[in-house]
Amino acid sequence: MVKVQAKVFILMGPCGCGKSFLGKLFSQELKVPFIEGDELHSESNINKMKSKIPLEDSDRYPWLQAIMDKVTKLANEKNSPCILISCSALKLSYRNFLRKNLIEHNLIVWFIYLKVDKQILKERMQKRDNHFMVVDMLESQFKDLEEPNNEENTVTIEADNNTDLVKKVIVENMRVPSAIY
Ligand SMILES: Nc1ncnc2c1ncn2[C@@H]1O[C@H](COP(=O)(O)OP(=O)(O)OP(=O)(O)O)[C@@H](O)[C@H]1O
Ligand SMILES: O=C(O)[C@H](O)[C@@H](O)[C@H](O)[C@H](O)CO
Repeated sequence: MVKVQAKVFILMGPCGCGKSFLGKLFSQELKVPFIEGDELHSESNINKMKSKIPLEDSDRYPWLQAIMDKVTKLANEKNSPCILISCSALKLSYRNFLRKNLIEHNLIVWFIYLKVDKQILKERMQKRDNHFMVVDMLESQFKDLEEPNNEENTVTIEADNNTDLVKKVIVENMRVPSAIY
């Protein structure tokens, strides 16, 4: 159980949508901790993705648990009112797993779905050097993606040209009980 009721903002969506880029940027700008979800994948998950084999539920649940463990540890250590996380959270069941567990730990969770057109993602990924996730994996990400629809504390943002709104959602909800978009 976390002592201070922190807000956890999960930047979600398929590969290339900007989870890491925006997470790092806002972590610096807002001076709040950021957890890079990709750093918590097991070596076997990374090797699978490198080999162009999409992850399955059995690969992702231990990873979601690792993210959970990290965020609860950080919330206790840092006493921060806000923590940012990058995590694809492609399926509703993954988001519900995170929701249930984070709430049980006295944390308030927000999902921000960074919705980006597939063609733009393709172009971004083609430009990206030295990343384990290659463009061929994009289709499988979309196959697994269940876009949020009417989920609690969840916002969808057309993120390719609307990054200010992503920041606004975080800033406005960092300390207040709730806001409506
Ligand atoms: N809003 C944006 N406008 C323009 N370029 C962006 C934007 N967001 C991210 N990018 C660029 O797109 C690329 C992919 O972004 P990023 O690595 O953050 O995606 P990601 O969702 O974390 O993907 P992955 O999970 O595959 O690591 C990066 O090169 C980044 O600089
Ligand atoms: O759920 C998944 O399939 C993974 O988390 C991926 O989304 C990658 O980690 C990420 O996008 C790397 O590029």
